[in-house]
Amino acid sequence: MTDSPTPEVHRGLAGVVADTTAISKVDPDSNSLLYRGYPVQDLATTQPFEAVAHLLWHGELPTAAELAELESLERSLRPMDERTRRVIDDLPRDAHPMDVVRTAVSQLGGLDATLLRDGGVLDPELNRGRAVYLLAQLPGIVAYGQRRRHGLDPVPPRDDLDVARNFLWQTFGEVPDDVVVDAFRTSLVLYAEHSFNASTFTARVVASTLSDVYSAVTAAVGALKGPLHGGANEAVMHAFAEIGSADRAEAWLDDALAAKRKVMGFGHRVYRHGDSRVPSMKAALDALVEHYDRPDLAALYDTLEAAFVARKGIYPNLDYPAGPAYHLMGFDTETFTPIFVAARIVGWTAHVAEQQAANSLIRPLSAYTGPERRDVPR
Ligand SMILES: CC(=O)SCCNC(=O)CCNC(=O)[C@H](O)C(C)(C)COP(=O)(O)OP(=O)(O)OC[C@H]1O[C@@H](n2cnc3c(N)ncnc32)[C@H](O)[C@@H]1OP(=O)(O)O
Ligand SMILES: O=C([O-])CC(=O)C(=O)O
Repeated sequence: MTDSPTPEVHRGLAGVVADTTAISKVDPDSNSLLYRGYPVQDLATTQPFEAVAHLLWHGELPTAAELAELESLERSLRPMDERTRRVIDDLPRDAHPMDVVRTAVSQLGGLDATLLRDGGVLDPELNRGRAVYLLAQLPGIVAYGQRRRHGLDPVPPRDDLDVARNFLWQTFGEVPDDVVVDAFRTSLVLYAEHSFNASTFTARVVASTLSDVYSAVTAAVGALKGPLHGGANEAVMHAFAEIGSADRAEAWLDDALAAKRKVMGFGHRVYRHGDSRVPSMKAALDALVEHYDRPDLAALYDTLEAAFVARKGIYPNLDYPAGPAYHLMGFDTETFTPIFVAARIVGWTAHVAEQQAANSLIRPLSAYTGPERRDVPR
């Protein structure tokens, strides 16, 4: 049996509208991204990450009391369970940090006994709590994922710091200058949500089977890892390391294009004239370049961008400025995509809740191209 023949095949689901969403609007024509109606650029420069999380989860920016309540709950949920640490420690020290994060999220699901309650998987109240729990847990997991690669113990969380500051504290054991914190917070807000991208869609597919939120997020982490999606921020920095300096960028690009290699950090399935988030992230990167006095990095960035746009007419996406920004902050290149996870957890959990609230099993058709019916040889 084949699926019914379909009149038209949409490879990669390109151009297909799979469902409605009220969480964010990506508009390639006006080159804009709205979170629940608010331009992301404005949120990135004015709002704490926690407020953006509340907005994406609940539809409105929090009142002062709601923000205080979320902050207090989130901070109380930060400490890592010893059993989670043991699962992480069982992985090889050089395991990719994305594998560490994926394994840890799966472990959190196994430890959540409320999933076993009658109706516990789909209970909206429990799922709201799980979203806050994942938001609270991920920075410590990502931070430890980097530290253990260097043979360092985890740094316990601090409950006097917001998410962005505590994330940096748990990674480096110190809170950097405000210019660094601001750039990092900006990146978290920009990475938090982007409609039906591959990882979010993955999470929705899993949720649509009435599976639990940890399973949806574990699968989403797997989808984000690939270099055509979140893994591109890591790949950008590998390319920068390969190129070395601005004067070598054009020759490197010629070789890459001649070999038909994709240049990571450029291009987008939806945006055709540049990613709406890039100007905000580039401004954050510029501030870091000045702070760390690294005009050489800025020159390499600008030269490669100008050369690629001139040759291909394809613009950078958010991963292009985010990669070098995280590098300047001191993150290992392999930690870049896990940071994306710790931000996108907000979008993923918002979409899982939206899917659960009006569920329809996600199961597209395929056009069969194998052999027609034939008899098994006897
Ligand atoms: C936060 C994010 O996840 S943003 C995305 C991060 N991913 C990357 O940066 C990876 C590099 N970029 C890409 O691979 C692509 O631009 C994608 C996958 C993001 C989107 O691509 P799609 O819409 O599927 O377009 P597709 O990959 O078919 O590209 C169309 C054409 O542009 C070319 N192209 C697109 N992006 C690039 C690139 N980064 N480098 C070189 N060529 C590119 C393709 O080779 C193709 O050319 P062709 O028609 O001559 O074969
Ligand atoms: O929307 C996409 O396809 C990829 C992307 O930019 C994101 O997930 O932030």
